[in-house]
Amino acid sequence: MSAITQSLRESKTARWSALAIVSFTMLTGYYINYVISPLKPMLEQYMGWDSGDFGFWNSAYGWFNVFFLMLIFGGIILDKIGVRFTGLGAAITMIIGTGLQYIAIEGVFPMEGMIFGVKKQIAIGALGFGIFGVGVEIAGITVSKIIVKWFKGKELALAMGLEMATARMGTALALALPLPMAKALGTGGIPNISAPVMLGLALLVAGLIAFIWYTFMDKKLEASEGISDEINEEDAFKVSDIFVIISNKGFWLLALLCVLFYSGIFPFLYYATDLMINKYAVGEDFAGAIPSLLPFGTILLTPLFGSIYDRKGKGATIMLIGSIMLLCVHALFTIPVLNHYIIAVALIILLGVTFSLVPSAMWPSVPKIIPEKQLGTAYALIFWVQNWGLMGMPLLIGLVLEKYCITSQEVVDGVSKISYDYTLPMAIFAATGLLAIGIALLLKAEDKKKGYGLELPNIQK
Ligand SMILES: N[C@@H](Cc1c[nH]cn1)C(=O)NCC(=O)O
Repeated sequence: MSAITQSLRESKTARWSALAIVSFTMLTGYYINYVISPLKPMLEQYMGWDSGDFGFWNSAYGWFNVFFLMLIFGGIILDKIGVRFTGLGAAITMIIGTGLQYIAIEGVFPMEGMIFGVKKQIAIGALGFGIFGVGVEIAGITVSKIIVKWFKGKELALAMGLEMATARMGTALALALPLPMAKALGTGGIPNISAPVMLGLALLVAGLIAFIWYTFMDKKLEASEGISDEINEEDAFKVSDIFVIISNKGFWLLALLCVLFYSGIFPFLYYATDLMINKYAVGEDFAGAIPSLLPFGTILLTPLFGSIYDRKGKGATIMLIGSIMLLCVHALFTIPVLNHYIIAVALIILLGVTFSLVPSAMWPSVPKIIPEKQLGTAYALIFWVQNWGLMGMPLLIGLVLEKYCITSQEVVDGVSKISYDYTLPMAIFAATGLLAIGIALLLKAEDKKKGYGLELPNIQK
């Protein structure tokens, strides 16, 4: 008779350590995600970019995920081959993509001229950001699956909240650091715009090393549960499972809520520093510090709300409240007379609460709707839907700014300065909140009908 061994997930030290390691890898990715956001005014002044170029570069994030279905392939690979192979591949992809972005911004080779009608620098950098987008998204679904693997039936929402909180430290760093860093490392009054990207490359390499470390823990976990590297026939993911997932109404409501909610947050962050400068007249050096309060707020609140969901339930209600708050905050950003920077600070803090509420309930709700063997693909499909918004929204806002919102354009000492009115872009962001409320209400009703248990606690007594 074989001895009954305890799963490694029963060890608190092991599962929280595993969480810390993979969360660090995500932090490094989230830094690169926003590293050029605070640099928008500098890129316009010193590299001749316009808002269209900036929107094009940021929209590239979703190109390969959306059109080449890279995220969905990533999810299938994740369910078929496992977290170790997929996570390593994702970490390496992030490094390759960021390498290309660095080459473009640093101008490692001459960047004059056009490629398919797009400035060469923008085309190469956007290609890099697109490749990075594949890596970071697949890393995201891999880490979600890793967390379910270690925390199912335990502190699942708290663990997911802590992972997001850690990752958002990367976002906060990316919003607050690049502008002063580029200025401090510049020479002769010319900022060093590529330095913050180089820092990100170094961080990504550290993230890859951390993930390699995690693969050893993952092997130990499987050994402790008597699982070999082979996925057994019965449990194996089948491509036909995709049809099972997409015929589930609850899945679609969650995916739609995801794309609407996140379209009001992540693309907003790309423009938030510029909004602070143009609407609230905040100086360039501090403009990134205000939006960086948003991820800082989520660092405490996402785990807190996650823990409430774990113990008390009310996941669907939490998502509804978050959606209502998203609408209110963006609507207040829209009002032209509310242009004191204190109001901007207060709204960003409120947006931080919103940005903690919805994710803390959304991601731990997926395993309540979809079985574990299909989870990688389900997360991938949700992120795929989300990527349409992450791709389309920056492009839309960039074009709207360029076409309808320029209020003045001047050249001082050979440096061009463009000013924008952000009323219309903020109204577009507010619309995402309004639509999200409708979907959150439908999800709540569907949960009642189908009994997914979104209002029930995650911890099984
Ligand atoms: N799509 C992922 C990862 C991501 C981060 N920034 C842009 N995409 C995601 O949404 N993860 C959940 C989260 O709340 O960060």
